[in-house]
Amino acid sequence: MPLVRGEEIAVWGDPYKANGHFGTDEKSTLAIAGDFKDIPVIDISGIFSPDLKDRKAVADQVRDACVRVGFFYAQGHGVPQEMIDKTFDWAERFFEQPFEKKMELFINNQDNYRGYTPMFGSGKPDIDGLANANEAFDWGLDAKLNDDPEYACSDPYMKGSNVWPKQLPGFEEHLSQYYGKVRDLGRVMARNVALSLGLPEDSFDPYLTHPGCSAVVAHYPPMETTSTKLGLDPHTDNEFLTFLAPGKVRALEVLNRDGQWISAPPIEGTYVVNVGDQLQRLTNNLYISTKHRVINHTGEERISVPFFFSANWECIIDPLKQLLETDVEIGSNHVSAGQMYKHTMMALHIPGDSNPLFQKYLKVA
Ligand SMILES: O=C(O)CCC(=O)C(=O)O
Ligand SMILES: [Fe+2]
Repeated sequence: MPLVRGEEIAVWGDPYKANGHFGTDEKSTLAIAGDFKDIPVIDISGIFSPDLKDRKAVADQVRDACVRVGFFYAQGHGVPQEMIDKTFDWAERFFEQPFEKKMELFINNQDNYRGYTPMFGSGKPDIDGLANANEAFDWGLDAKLNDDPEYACSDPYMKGSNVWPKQLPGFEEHLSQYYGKVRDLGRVMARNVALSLGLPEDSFDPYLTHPGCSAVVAHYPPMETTSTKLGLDPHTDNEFLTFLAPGKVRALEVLNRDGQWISAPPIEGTYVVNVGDQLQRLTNNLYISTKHRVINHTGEERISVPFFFSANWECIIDPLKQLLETDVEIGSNHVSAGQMYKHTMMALHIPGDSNPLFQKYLKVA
């Protein structure tokens, strides 16, 4: 059954517990999970090599990062810097628009959660009723961005198209190109992840024929250092892997097992890559989907561009049998990638429905 608005849903920031397996409360049983004080930097250029030895050399580092940290910086990713820079330029141009213009694309009016999230309009509200200190624009898989001729974009949870600002010609074209490029990278990286797990490199290919990826350009204004307001609440990402272009301003922090928030400042020319809940679950908690948050105390405006690389929406995200040592009971409440995504987005965007600041922009169905 498709989820309906208003249905009892998870609270953003809490892991989605529909089958009791997602999120950070159920950590890997490995003693080293969360044992880090800094985030490893990996030159991933070997993933593109025809030589297995090169691919394996990357995979060994990827495995260590994924079991211990859940995050790594990826150098040598192959996405042209110029393309990334242009994405940031478009983001700035989008956010410069008047509020009313941006609200024409209000994300809470789209059943598939595409479009504009206003400042303080997502996350868990503080006592002042305001939530995350960021504004964002979301886009992702739809019929136009689908590259699988066999797929009809018919997921029951995630139907619909992207919404684009018509007054910014070139925006859709560039963001669509960027989407295709990072999706390609995701597919190659997923092969390396399979190798890192000791599996045939094409093990995830059937999960990724029409991956339900989404991407975001986000604006995090600086907060007073005396303010406790977060840019983004602590959370884990929902998908398989996240490829974050972090921009130039330090604000991302990652939680280690000692409860310390470890800063993940931008490193030029790298993506911050992290394990999402899907990959944690597929690996039966061997790879960890680590909690992180955004807090901008730098005094500078910040743009960041996360790309959420997801399995096909209809895929049921259960542990891979090849990774289970014995016939482990994996529960009976199996959820699909599309269902997880819709659930997460509904929970994240509750303030857009409930805060009087935004309610007048809601279109009554
Ligand atoms: O902007 C960042 O540094 C991270 C954003 C993030 O964690 C997210 O959008 O899920
Ligand atoms: Fe995140």
